[in-house]
Amino acid sequence: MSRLPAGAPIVTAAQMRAAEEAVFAGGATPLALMERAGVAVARQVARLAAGRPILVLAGTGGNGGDGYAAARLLREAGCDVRVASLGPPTHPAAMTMAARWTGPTWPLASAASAPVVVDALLGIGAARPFAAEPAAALDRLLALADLRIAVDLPSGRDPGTGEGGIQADVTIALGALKPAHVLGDDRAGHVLLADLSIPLASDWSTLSRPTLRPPRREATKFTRGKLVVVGGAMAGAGVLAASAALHGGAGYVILAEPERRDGAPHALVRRHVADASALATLLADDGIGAVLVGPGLGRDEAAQAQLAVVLASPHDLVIDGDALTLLGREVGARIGTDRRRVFLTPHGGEFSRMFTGHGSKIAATAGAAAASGATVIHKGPATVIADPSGRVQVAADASSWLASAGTGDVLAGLVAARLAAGDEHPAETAVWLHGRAAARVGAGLIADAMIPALSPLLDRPST
Ligand SMILES: NC(=O)C1=CN([C@@H]2O[C@H](COP(=O)(O)OP(=O)(O)OC[C@H]3O[C@@H](n4cnc5c(N)ncnc54)[C@H](O)[C@@H]3O)[C@@H](O)[C@H]2O)[C@H](O)CC1
Ligand SMILES: [K+]
Repeated sequence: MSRLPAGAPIVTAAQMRAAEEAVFAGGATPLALMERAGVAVARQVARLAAGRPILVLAGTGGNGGDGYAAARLLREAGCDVRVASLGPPTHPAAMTMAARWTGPTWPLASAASAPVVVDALLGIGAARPFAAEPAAALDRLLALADLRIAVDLPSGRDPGTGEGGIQADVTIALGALKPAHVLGDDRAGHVLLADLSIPLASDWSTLSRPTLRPPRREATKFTRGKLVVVGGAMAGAGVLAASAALHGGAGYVILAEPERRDGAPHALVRRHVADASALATLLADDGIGAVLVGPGLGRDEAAQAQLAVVLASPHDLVIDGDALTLLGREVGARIGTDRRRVFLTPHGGEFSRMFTGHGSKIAATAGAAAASGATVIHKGPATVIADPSGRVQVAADASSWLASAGTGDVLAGLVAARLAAGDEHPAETAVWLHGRAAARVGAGLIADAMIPALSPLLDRPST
């Protein structure tokens, strides 16, 4: 997935249509808006085609209208352009745009391909799969192209979920990003956002760059964030999480472990906690800023008992890994969000053990946050962060090398560090740091290598 613009609104197809209606109510005509779309598409296509012949595939609705408008503008600019038409337009503005196109036009089935194919068949109005004949023609035309540029959405892609659709190399999102630009597989290719000056309000956006500040002059190691990481059977997971927390800005990190263990990093304060009552004693400390439970915890009786002690404590919590599975469907009832802030960091499997999500990953995660009262960080190729107020941020451009053991422990440690340190948006900052650290490590990433990559990001937040 491409580097998407930070903090850009994400709207549903229904919100996009409502925003367009508001623009029409303000006096703009549908034809004028379509012309703006055509201008934006033509500008990008001309740049990307770099003189190569262009074939525009035009559908019957608004998306096709954008295609006819772009074809005319490209031709006026001197490009070699042909149109392959799915049929006569039915959308009123598209009819006008088709009439204004006077260049060569072929039926889709008999058109020859071109090095650059612009897919303007279906946008947010895709209603059903293509019939067999256009589907075969489309396959043939796309297979012969060197560059496939989708207008608004790859045709056939569900705008709400990002499922299906043709494979594009570049997608020009019109007016705003839709869920299909940030969710699903990489069939949208490199996503470019074309601003059509349509005012939009949305609770959903791509992840914003966080504000990172150095510790205050008067800070102490405790005021910078005192964090307890509850370790378990798998020692490495706790160490990874605690190390990430130290490098992610926490001032004092205690790793509570069921066995006496030693080793780096030596800045880590290791406490032997033989049983649940020893953990309860450790947690009876008002100075603790946050507790992380879950990485490497295990799912046995001892783990259950540790989790119960953590939940009985008054502290802000980050709950990850095995602890999420132990909570399952009871998560909302047990975590006590009426008296503290709670952050859940599930991957897809853990999410479905806790919540019966409906709709897209964004909608399901927003629903889970509202139902549980926690901020839910739903990990995956697109990480969706939803807080209980309905605010959602999506990080969709993380390295696919993050699909590797231990990277979740690093993220959980980072969320916990930011929470303990009083960051107003611990989840967003942590996900951003995690993604940038992965990008710095690059190909072949292992979770351990992310840890030294974190500290430079705190120092130079713009890199
Ligand atoms: N976002 C903006 O600001 C602007 C977007 N524009 C473009 O308009 C489309 C939405 O137009 P709409 O007519 O509502 O939908 P579509 O063109 O995506 O498709 C509807 C069209 O296609 C037919 N159809 C549906 N499914 C199929 C199918 N499987 N096979 C064949 N035909 C199908 C349906 O019957 C309709 O005729 C948006 O995405 C933008 O590209 C505007 O230009 C204004 C600015
Ligand atoms: K399209």
